[in-house]
Amino acid sequence: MGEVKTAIGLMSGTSMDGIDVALVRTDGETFVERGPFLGVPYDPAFRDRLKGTLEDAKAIVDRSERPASLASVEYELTLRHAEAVRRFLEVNRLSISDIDVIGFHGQTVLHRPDQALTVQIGDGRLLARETGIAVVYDMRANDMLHGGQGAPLVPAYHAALAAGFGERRGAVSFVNIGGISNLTYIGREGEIVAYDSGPGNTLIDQWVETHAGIPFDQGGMIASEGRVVPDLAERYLQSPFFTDEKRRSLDRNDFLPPQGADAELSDGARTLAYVAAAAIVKSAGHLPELPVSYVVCGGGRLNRVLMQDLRDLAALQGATVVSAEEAGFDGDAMEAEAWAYLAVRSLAGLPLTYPGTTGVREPVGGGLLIDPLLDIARD
Ligand SMILES: Nc1ncnc2c1ncn2[C@@H]1O[C@H](COP(=O)(O)OP(=O)(O)OP(=O)(O)O)[C@@H](O)[C@H]1O
Ligand SMILES: CC(=O)N[C@H]1[C@@H]2OC[C@@H](O2)[C@@H](O)[C@@H]1O[C@H](C)C(=O)O
Repeated sequence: MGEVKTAIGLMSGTSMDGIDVALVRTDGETFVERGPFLGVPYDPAFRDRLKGTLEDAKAIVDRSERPASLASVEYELTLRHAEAVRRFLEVNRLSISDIDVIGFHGQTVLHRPDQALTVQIGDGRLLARETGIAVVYDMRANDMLHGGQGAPLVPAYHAALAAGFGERRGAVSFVNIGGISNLTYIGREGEIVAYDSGPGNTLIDQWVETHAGIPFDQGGMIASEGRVVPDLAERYLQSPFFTDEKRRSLDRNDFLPPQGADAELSDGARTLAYVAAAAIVKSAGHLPELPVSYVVCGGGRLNRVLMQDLRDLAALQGATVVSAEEAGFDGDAMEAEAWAYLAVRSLAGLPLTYPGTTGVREPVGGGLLIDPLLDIARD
């Protein structure tokens, strides 16, 4: 076993709903001890500012550019992450000396894998100074430099969790249904295949926000009153994304929400929940073999309509669907835990991504390390 470190992972995902904070003790390999989790939601005003950065980010050509609102939002986002860490430490009666490293994702504001361009705002140096803890950040860039899609990165962590499953009857898949969904296949011999599997909650969120003024369809309540509009569903599911030879990673804006005329409120929510479920099963057709079970994490597992659709579609392939909690995990904490795990791998010089996960040419490491002591000494 390698050296066990205590790491905090920080994730602000595509849904832009808040900061997830999780603690993991790990050697970056098979030893994983999951610790506490804290979700710190954004207030609506900051969420709107964050969403505004997506428009401004479209002008970026070089990933170091911070046009228009980006510099000020990056600064505020980083301070909010520092505050989230302080609150997490306080609630869990921990001190900074208990933590070896923070894995900092930041906020993706632009992702164009075809141009090898991915931009996460979040200032690692400022976070290290504010918290007094070493920070590993910018973990996607090196993958892209080596021909990878820059996402998903969580699969290495899924594989570490699956190593604890023991004897299995077949392949298992982890599915993260966040703003976008992604899929990790772990074969019986531990082989990993992973990719983004399609739109997740973002389309649903955008739909109910525009037509009902609410940020998400809690529990799938709105969807439960509607019916699937087949033409609308097919419009999404016929996308070349699902049939192209190559698995591509997605930008939040790759799939756009329906127009108001496309459906009534509840039919739209129902259809988009179905699309999220069907996208996963359709994308699973590119796996080496169909999994016998899907373990679902991310906020989408709380949408009952989406989950029932996924269960029904998976059953047609003889597969079962369980929530992360049913498998013994925390479906809200998974991505933040993964960023903690990846930070420890980064410190140990271990690969973060593999040809089977991002299409990278060979297994590569990644991440930039800021040690607050060295950084302050240099100033
Ligand atoms: N109780 C709930 N009922 C239905 N949907 C929910 C519920 N809670 C959260 N969600 C959905 O989950 C989304 C957040 O999911 P999550 O935090 O997994 O996404 P993310 O991490 O931001 O995205 P990604 O994984 O793409 O980076 C919300 O935007 C909402 O659509
Ligand atoms: C560029 C980017 O931020 N991609 C996210 C997004 O959200 C879900 C899906 O698309 C996934 O591939 C990725 O995040 C997860 C945490 C990952 O890299 O594994």
